[in-house]
Amino acid sequence: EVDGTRSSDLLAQGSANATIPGSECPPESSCVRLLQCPDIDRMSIVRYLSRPPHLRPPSERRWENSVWRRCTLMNGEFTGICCRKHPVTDGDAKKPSLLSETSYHKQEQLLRRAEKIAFRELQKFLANDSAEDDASSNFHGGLPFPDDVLPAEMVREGLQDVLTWQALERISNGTVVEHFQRPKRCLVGPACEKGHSRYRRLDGRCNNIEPGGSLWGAAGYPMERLLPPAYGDGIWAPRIVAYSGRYLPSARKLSSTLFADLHHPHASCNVLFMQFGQFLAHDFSRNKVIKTSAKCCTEDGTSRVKDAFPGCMPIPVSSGDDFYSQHGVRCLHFMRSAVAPMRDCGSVGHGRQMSSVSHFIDGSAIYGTSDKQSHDLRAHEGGRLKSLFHRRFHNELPPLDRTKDACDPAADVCFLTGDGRSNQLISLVAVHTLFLREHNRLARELQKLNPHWKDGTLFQEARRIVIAQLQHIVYGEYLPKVVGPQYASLYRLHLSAPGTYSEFYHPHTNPSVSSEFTVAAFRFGHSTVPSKLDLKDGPVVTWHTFLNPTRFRERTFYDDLLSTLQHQPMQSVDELFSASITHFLNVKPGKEHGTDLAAINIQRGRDHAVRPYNDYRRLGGKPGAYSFDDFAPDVGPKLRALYAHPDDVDLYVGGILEPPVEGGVVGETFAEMIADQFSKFQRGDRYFYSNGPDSNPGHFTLPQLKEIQRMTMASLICGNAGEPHQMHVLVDAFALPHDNNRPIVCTAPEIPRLDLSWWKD
Ligand code: HEM
Ligand SMILES: [Ca+2]
Repeated sequence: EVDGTRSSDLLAQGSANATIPGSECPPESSCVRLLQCPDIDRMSIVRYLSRPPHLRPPSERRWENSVWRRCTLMNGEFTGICCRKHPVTDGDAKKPSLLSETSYHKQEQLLRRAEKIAFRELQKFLANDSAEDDASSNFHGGLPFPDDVLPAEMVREGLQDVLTWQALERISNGTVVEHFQRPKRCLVGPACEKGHSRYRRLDGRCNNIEPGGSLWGAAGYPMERLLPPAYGDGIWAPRIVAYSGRYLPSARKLSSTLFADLHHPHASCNVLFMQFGQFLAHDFSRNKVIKTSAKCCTEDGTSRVKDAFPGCMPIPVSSGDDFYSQHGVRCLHFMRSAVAPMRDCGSVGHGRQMSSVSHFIDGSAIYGTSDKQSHDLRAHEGGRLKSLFHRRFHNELPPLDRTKDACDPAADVCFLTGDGRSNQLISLVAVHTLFLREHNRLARELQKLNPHWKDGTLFQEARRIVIAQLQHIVYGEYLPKVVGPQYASLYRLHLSAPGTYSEFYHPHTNPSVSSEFTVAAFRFGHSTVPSKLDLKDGPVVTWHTFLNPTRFRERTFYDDLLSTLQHQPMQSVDELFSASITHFLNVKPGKEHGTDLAAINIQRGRDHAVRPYNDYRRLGGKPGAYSFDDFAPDVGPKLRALYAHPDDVDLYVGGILEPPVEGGVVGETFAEMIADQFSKFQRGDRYFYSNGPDSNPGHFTLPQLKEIQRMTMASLICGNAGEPHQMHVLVDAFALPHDNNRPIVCTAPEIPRLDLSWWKD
């Protein structure tokens, strides 16, 4: 192993000699972090940085100042790169065409042959496919949830495309794939009305109306990449081989060796912070898997199914496993994420996973992502959403979901919301209930003020205010606690001043989530899940509440739970994970074990061919680990025993093991990736609540905006409490109580309330 001097890396944080004096950015470019420059070959920089400084090729050293012109951010504390403000549009097929080497006719022939091979491969599996309804069942495969948005044909087409690509590579001995263009199947976005729609669409389309941008961030649109994927075959084979050529360690082996279940409460954040994070995660991302009902492991879990469905990638469990061995389990189910059909001309020939919910922070977990879903959720009266309403209890809850297997068979009730995952955890149902109540509360108030408004207007106006409050809470209260003040300023994740419009919108910013962000960085939350919820009448083991929200029928349960969530500390982000999620995730009826979410996260990273941890450290301008000694002293030796080389460490593993940044809960690599993504959610959203009339066709008036900017999580909780005279709230609702954050009664004047009179026509 080579010992590099870590501090002298290019783009290193805080390094005094990182900038050449007088080298600030040329006109038409601005200084940004490397992750935010779409126009540059980030991978070549990362590759260069992966060599210790004295081994970097001199021929490439000249790039350091010409191609990658460095600049400083935050008074020299961080280094950035000069990036063109208006990037040259990508995908303009500047790649060399195959036509120069092979005739067009030959190219067509090869393609047709490859398509046939792929089709046969696929048929083989479809023939074995049971007629079982795929849109059901949390329990057959154990995971994940039914999905209603992306049609099965699209998934099949995506699968067929990658299989074709793989066949093409085989029959042309790998010479073709990189340059192959298939223009006849370009994915064409819908024509969007130029800027006139006052309300955002449910599916997220037409948020961007620039040419080629109408599908950015839309449900079903492929995820972006911070770095190119590390597919085993460059196309879709998962990343399973280590730097040394040997297999990477099993994801379960990593989870069981590195992660333990110990109590490590966070010093300042409460469980509501954890719970809000999951709710938010479900708003912006949902990995569509290829098939929900297929089985990858035998029923008894002792082995993998032979000739299983092509997306099966079960996780091997060793016979000496410290938990699963006692149940004889040697195989944990895992189905790969679906990939988008390759109709996107700009896309290269490799799998791109898709999100089946809109990527924007737009309340899609409340309202659904399709017209059909939203239609089913709406009351079609007074702009309200359907609900269960107990007048005596003053207890409004989401409507019941009667779909078979939507919850645990033991559950007496199960709720229907805009997102199929809402019954996962009892406290997640609470956050859904909160937003449902807020929507209906607003719709009722607006109706009183404007009796002439019809159902549709009331619905859309209430929705617009709910989304605005959600975004305001995310950027004002939640995110700064996740990434800490330094990364929040580095990525300019600020709010606009009260009563003033922001002009965050930047039409060249693609708001879509990246694979790396959804499969690794934002799953930091899994480490924050507590083993028990300290309910008023005694603690309950977390996994006992999975897919079973029955207790919501109790009169004061909702109020009591919200109080618990605020007073109980969440767990810290570290190598500790509750057994509720590493042993008992989605226990099937009659079984004494579930599955391991930490292992799934690692496996999901390999399924998406996310690159190893070190590459993302370098992308974030931090030195990579050249040796296992560069990791913390307690984890270095363990990692050495598991991985052959520091460049093999999975992103999720490396990221979760980093100590938290100052004032935040995650380590620097995840902080950088999360800050980057939320900056894109903000800059790439034309409808961002504080954007003014210059960009936002659904902007608020200045007095309305000022009202929304006063709102807090505490306001929402109090505005929707069952018993506001008895309910107490913390003004800083995501923080534990302390001297300056004492519980106060909801009716107290300190709790801001939304003055809707500004919405009177
Ligand atoms: C008890 C609490 C939780 C449970 C049981 C849970 C469970 C799950 C499951 C089963 C998946 C799908 C895994 C896969 O197949 O790849 C998932 C995905 C995810 N979770 Fe959690 N989760 C919890 C809390 C959280 C929290 C607190 C956060 C963030 C703060 C979070 C963020 C995510 C993200 C970003 C994904 C990826 C979503 C996607 O794109 O599909 N989760 N979680
Ligand atoms: Ca969304």
